[in-house]
Amino acid sequence: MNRDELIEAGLEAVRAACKVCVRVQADLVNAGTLEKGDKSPVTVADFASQAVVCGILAERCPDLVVVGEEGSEELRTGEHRDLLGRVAVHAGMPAEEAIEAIDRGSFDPATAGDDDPRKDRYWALDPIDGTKGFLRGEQYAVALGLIEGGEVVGGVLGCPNLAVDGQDEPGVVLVAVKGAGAYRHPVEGTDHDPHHGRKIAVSERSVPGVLRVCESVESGHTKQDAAAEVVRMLGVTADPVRMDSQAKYAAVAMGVADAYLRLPTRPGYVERIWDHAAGVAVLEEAGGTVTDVDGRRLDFSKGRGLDNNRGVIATNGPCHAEVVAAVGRALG
Ligand SMILES: Nc1ncnc2c1ncn2[C@@H]1O[C@H](COP(=O)(O)OS(=O)(=O)O)[C@@H](OP(=O)(O)O)[C@H]1O
Ligand SMILES: [Mg+2]
Ligand SMILES: [Mg+2]
Ligand SMILES: [Mg+2]
Repeated sequence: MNRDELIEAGLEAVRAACKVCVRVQADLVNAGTLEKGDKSPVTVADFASQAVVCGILAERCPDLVVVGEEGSEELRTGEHRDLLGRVAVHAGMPAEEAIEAIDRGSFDPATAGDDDPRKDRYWALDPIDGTKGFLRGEQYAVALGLIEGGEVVGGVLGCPNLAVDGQDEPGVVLVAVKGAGAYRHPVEGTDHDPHHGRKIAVSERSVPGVLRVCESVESGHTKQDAAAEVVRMLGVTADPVRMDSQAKYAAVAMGVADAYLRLPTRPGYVERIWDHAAGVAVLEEAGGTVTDVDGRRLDFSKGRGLDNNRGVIATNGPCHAEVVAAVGRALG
């Protein structure tokens, strides 16, 4: 299968998973459990989303394996029968099938043998990125990246709660194939041709003082005080806008933000490839630039983690060098 065909399958899979997530999130709101900090409903959605994406990809492109965030270990123990049952209902498949689909996501390129052909091309999947945002009823993303020869060559980024100009209802799926641009599609829809959407592009802002910067809601995921210093150095008066998940990449890719800062909170934290692959694909094809805090390209060839990088800086491009320099000064 060529890249276009793979991304077409990916769009179908991410759309199906987004619909599952929307339903679970609506149930949470109705049940009033959102604020209780109860992680189990989120777990249901994470597992169901991974089962749906992996199930569709197994049918459409059986040769490709998936590097997914979730695994079925927890579901296979007897004490979680109830959880497994709910996952199966939401995924719309028998329990055994859901487990099998989820475990298609357990591939680890770093431990596969040198001559294992599955290492050449695989998916990176975050079935729900921004689980905390999902719990709060705010932003989250279903993120699927395509990696070939250790490089991101395409991606699908579903953001069911992201408001989009000119659209009455929130929700968008951004799609990119390397070299062919980035497009936005509605979450609903049956035409999965990646190029049939509306072309998206980053902003052209380069004057530092007017940059619109975004960052994680969770202070454990990014050094918010350092980011506040960065925007001050750039001459921006507003603090960074906080937003959960890879919806931040989407905001920069669609030109409604200019930079996304993810500054390491502690030495040694290794970013996961599924937290960035889809976002990087979409943003780069929309004209943007992504590096780590030291200005290095993200290295997706190391397995499940971005072992050679620390933090992430994603921008529209024109402001990148200036933002990287300010981050360097703020981190000391
Ligand atoms: N210490 C640390 N540093 C950086 N990143 C971390 C850290 N711990 C977790 N994670 C990952 O953050 C992912 C969520 O991304 P965001 O911070 O953008 O969203 S949110 O504010 O948590 O909603 C989140 O992805 P999900 O688990 O899919 O939600 C984690 O993989
Ligand atoms: Mg994530
Ligand atoms: Mg996740
Ligand atoms: Mg997680």
